[in-house]
Parts: sequence; structure tokens; C-alpha cells
Amino acid sequence: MNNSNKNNNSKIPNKNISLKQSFSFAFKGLIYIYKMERNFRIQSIVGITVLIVSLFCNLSTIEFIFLLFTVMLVLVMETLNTVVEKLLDFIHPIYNSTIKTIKDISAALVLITSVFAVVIGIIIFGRALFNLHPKYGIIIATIFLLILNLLGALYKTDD
Ligand SMILES: Nc1ncnc2c1ncn2[C@@H]1O[C@H](COP(=O)(O)OP(=O)(O)OP(=O)(O)O)[C@@H](O)[C@H]1O
Repeated sequence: MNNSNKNNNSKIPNKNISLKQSFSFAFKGLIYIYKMERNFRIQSIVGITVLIVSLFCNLSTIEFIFLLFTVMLVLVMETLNTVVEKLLDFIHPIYNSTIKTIKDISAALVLITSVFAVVIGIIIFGRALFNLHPKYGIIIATIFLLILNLLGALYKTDD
């Protein structure tokens, strides 16, 4: 725990904050994660690209909704992963095998969401650009889950 963290303990947060202030705090959190987390920046740039490209494709309302939902879900999961990392770094800054497991599981949240974002992208853009059947997305998702099960059966964990 560093000194600034210790010193902050003496500040009692004011619960009577205005809506504008709480929005401003949330926005600061967003700027913080944007500046500090390279993955978040990459994911938001990929998200912008995907959404811009989608404007030039002949997508249905439901496909637009799924794309938006997927782009936002990846960012939400990255934010959640960062919260877990920051919390763990604060409560236990030194190496610990349980901290490692929790951080790795938290990173898996982002991995799962990213894989399925790619699958959703293949289903939606595959149909719009190449007239690809949605089953190819399902095949990729199935392969991912099969590999996961295979590795899960072969891989030995520490605990
Ligand atoms: N205190 C710790 N004890 C044990 N292992 C840790 C600890 N801190 C980090 N690790 C290991 O290092 C990995 C990376 O952790 P870190 O907190 O640096 O996140 P990161 O993957 O670099 O994420 P980001 O790039 O989003 O900051 C974790 O998944 C975990 O395996």
C-alpha cells in the first residue's frame, strides 16, 4: 500500500453529491481507464471501426443492436477486469497465488467476451459482406468451447 493510499483513509467521502458531480466522477473514472489501460483504448478503437463499417453495410435493426451491445459489453468487461485488478493491487500489492488466480479469472471475462464479439462480428458481417451463413459463427464458437474443454481436461492447475 503506498503513502497516498494511506493518506486517503482520513478523507470521508461525502454521500450528498449532486447528479452532476456523480456524473463527473464517473466520467473521470472513464478517462482514467482510457488513459491507463492500453487494452481499453484498443477495444474502443476497434469498436469505433466496427460501428463505422456497420453504417456502410446493409444491416437489420437487430444486427445493429447486437453489434452495439457486443462493443459495449467488451468495454464493460475490460472496465470490470480493471476494477478487480486495482482492488487486488490495493488490498494485496505483493505476489500471492490466490491473487494470481482471481486476476487470471477476471482476465478470462474479457477473453470470453472478446471471442464471442468476434463470433458475433463474423455472423453479422459475414452475412452482410459475403452472404455467409450464420452457422460459421456457431462453428467457430463451438471450436473455441471444444478447445477450452480439451485444454481444461489436459491442463493441470496449481491448486
Ligand atoms: N499480486 C499478484 N500476485 C500474483 N500474480 C499476479 C499479481 N499481480 C499480477 N499477477 C499476475 O500477472 C497477471 C497480470 O496482472 P496485471 O495486474 O499486471 O494485469 P494485466 O494483465 O497487465 O492487465 P492490464 O494490461 O489490463 O493492466 C495476472 O493475470 C496474474 O497472473
